[in-house]
Amino acid sequence: MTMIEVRGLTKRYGPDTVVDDLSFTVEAGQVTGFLGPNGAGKSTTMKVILGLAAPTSGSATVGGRRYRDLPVPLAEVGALLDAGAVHGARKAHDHLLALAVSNGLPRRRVDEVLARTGLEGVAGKRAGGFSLGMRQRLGIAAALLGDPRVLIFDEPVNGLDPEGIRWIRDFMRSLAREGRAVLVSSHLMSEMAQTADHLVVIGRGRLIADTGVDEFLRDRGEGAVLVRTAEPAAFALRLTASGATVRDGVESSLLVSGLTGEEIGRLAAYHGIALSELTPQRPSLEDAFMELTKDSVEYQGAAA
Ligand SMILES: Nc1ncnc2c1ncn2[C@@H]1O[C@H](COP(=O)(O)OP(=O)(O)OP(=O)(O)O)[C@@H](O)[C@H]1O
Repeated sequence: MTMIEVRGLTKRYGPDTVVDDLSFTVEAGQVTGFLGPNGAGKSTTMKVILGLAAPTSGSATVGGRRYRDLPVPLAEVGALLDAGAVHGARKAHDHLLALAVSNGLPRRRVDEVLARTGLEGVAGKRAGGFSLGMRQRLGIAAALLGDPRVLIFDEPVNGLDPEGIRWIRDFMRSLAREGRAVLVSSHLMSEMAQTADHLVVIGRGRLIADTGVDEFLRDRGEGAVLVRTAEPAAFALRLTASGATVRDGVESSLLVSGLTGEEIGRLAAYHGIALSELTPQRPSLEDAFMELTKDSVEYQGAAA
């Protein structure tokens, strides 16, 4: 089910077109990674979805309605944009209670979201003394107050330690498993490979790719297979004769393209050649992303 729909969205600041005729959807039950180099327009797009910036043209809707038309916004969409935005002198519990009361949400939600984010033990402590990881949790607790079906996180793992990153990753996955739509921006492609089901990639405010994570890697994979054998030269001849392209890899391994791992294995068995390794090479998401966005990055470099 489509929960967020961005259609023909353009946002200009003075002469700068920051978001340029952008269209994509965010579906329920999935984590959608929103990727792009710095300045690509991710935060601006999220702000428009959340009614914090007005579109120059086009639209962004949550559950079919513009943010400002939602009767109880926090019950539809929760967001974590900037974890530093919590008033430092306020206690975690009081911060959440103030939000709940001012938004007409039941008070019991405060304890529920504190428990869900593992903050019960520090509910009475002032947020000013929280570590970045705890502030992120508090921000996520606030986003969950209205039990929304849609969640938006802007660079939630920025600056976190590995444990904090893992916690956020698992948390986003659990939110998606509950059927919620999760949109998360990041410039950490490797992180998205482990977290997202779907990717929306933008550069210079324009859509570059809108695809499943697996599909994204498969389409951009070279399909090369790393092969190790005690007889590399002899096997290379057999491979070439079977139509494969063979390059030298590290430590006298072979990088073979044009045949699948299974075909290579069968060919080796047929010729009685023992293999000590047969590993399909997948490009990292990082590599695929750099390749995909290099034009928009170069453009920005030239403009600067
Ligand atoms: N209020 C504003 N007024 C003028 N320009 C703005 C405003 N907000 C953002 N911009 C510009 O719009 C461009 C896109 O910014 P945005 O923050 O949306 O990108 P981003 O993809 O989130 O990048 P980052 O990962 O660096 O946060 C940038 O060049 C930024 O300077």
